[in-house]
Amino acid sequence: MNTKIGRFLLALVGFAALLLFPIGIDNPYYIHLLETIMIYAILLFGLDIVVGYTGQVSLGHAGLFGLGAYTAGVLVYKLGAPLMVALIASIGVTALFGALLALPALRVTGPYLAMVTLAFGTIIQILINEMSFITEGPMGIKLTKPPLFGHKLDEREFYWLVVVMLVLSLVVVHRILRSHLGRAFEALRGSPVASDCMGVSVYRYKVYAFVISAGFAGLAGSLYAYSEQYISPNTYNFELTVLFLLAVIMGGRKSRIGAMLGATIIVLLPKLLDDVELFRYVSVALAVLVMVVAVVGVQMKRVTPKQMAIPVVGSIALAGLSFWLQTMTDWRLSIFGVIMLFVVYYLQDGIVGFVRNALNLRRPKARLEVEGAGIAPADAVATAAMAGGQPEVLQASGVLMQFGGLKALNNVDLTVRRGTIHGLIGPNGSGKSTMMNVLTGIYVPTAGAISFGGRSLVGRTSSDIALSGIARTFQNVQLFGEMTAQQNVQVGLHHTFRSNLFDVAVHTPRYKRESAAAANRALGLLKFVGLEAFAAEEARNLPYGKQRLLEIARALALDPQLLLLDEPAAGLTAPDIKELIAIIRKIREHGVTVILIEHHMDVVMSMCDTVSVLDFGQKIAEGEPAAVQADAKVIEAYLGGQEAEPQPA
Ligand SMILES: Nc1ncnc2c1ncn2[C@@H]1O[C@H](COP(=O)(O)OP(=O)(O)OP(=O)(O)O)[C@@H](O)[C@H]1O
Repeated sequence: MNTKIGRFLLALVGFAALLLFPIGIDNPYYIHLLETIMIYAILLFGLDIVVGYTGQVSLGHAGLFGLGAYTAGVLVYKLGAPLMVALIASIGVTALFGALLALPALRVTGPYLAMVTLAFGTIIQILINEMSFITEGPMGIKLTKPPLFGHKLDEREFYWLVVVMLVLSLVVVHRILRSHLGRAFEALRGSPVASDCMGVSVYRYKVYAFVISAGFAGLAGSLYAYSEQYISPNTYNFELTVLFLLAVIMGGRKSRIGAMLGATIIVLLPKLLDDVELFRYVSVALAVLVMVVAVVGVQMKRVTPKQMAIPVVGSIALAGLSFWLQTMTDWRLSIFGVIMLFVVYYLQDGIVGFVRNALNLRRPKARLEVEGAGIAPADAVATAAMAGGQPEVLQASGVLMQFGGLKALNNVDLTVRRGTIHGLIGPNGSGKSTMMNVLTGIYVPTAGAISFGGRSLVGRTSSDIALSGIARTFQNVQLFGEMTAQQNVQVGLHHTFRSNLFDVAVHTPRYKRESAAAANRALGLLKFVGLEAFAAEEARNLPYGKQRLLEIARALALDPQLLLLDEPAAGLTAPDIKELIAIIRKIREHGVTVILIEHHMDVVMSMCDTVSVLDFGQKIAEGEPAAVQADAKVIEAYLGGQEAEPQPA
């Protein structure tokens, strides 16, 4: 609580300092510089959603920024639109184009996405240039500072308007990212497959992320148009888009302070690079600083001389270069490139991440979400209702899954009775995981029918299937590593939210209620699997056995009818396995049906009601554990493969 008040006071001081700046420093140049930094920061808040949270690349944001600037510019120039109309229209139009930009992100990732988004930005720039009947082409558009409520804003008043917009954007983006929407974005980065299987549609949330991000770019663009009082197409070029990306990475992704720091750097950096004298001073100072850090670091044995060699040589080379160069203009992009390389190599978490690591500070989000921490329910697992009413929860018949010539599943029938634990065993490569993937919509079967609760599963998306009541864990743990244990479970509780963007931005009573309930329920589910002590720990830092339990808690958050556990005991110690068995039994007591894939025969034999055995994609036996264990075909299958004969319970 104290840190919360502390941070609030710090924010208040920052806000007051920003407001007072133009009174203290009555120099229009510096006021304009700070105004530009704030406008860029608004854009970077949005870009960070896409880059930092969902983990996508966008080189199209300079284009979106230009689109926002031109929407405002054209509306004012051609129609004399008032300020608020121009701002809202810019946000709307840009958000629409954000959806367009999201389309390629649904199909490609990494360098391909970078190329497509770059093309998008370039096309927007070309269109602005060519459509001179609207945009006045290369001539650009001149604007004046806008009137607000009948009063024409002067330089200083417009600056204050930008301060207010910055603070509003900061609050809104912060709330979005702390909400179920932000968790959905972050989950996409952590594991798209797991997101989908938690009912968080990767498609939908990628589009949302781009749309919201673009909205901020639009707002920033329109403010920029008024701020500069002149817009022309060549501002929104490749250099600017690279600078935006550099700012997010250098400042530190997933951090609002990082965005503001990044904005400051990219506004000041070109100024620095315009003035060769200043650049010489700064590069010499940097070289000295790097050398001092290297010497101290090596003496304190925190780094090796080898690790520091490149930064030291690099910074000395930069200082040398600064004296050799007469003018910087031609070198700007190369220097940005070198900085980008440096950041990617040495500052992967950006400046904010570096400082946090150095000072051993935890990310604010790594703390426990306290809204609901008071009274974790002892038993947060929902009791599965008898949906459909049939005694069979799942019926699969004639399932064929073919990968090229390989039939990973060959004409498999599977009937799972409600409220039972159904074991699925077989040697390595026999098709068990493939069956899980078919049941959860990750693979569409080549042939066959699968019905769950009376509805067919074939052809439905993973998130749709998850929401209809099938939850799963993964053979190779698929947690959202950078999120805390509690947040991982909260992603599973995404389906409990009805709040929309407005609820999140304004913190309506509905959102507060849902958010507190989810935080509380997540703690309850963690308690159910014995992980409440790890609630605030990032998932990637948990021991392997705990990670498997966390996956179960997250899956239970979906309130499933059917829970698919893919080798939950793999890698667990004997006491952990005992705990796991108790947990699975408790899950069954809640009426949840379990399909259990497991190589530990003692686990399978001690708890399963029915066991099905797969071999080379075919079901070779089915029945009660003891009967299956004695089956000659099963023994043959296991002895024929690499595995040992199933051990008696
Ligand atoms: N996407 C895919 N493309 C091609 N082949 C695949 C694919 N997924 C699975 N297979 C193949 O299907 C077969 C069955 O694999 P699956 O992972 O389902 O086996 P499993 O019984 O779960 O084995 P394990 O116990 O090792 O996890 C294997 O031969 C595997 O190589």
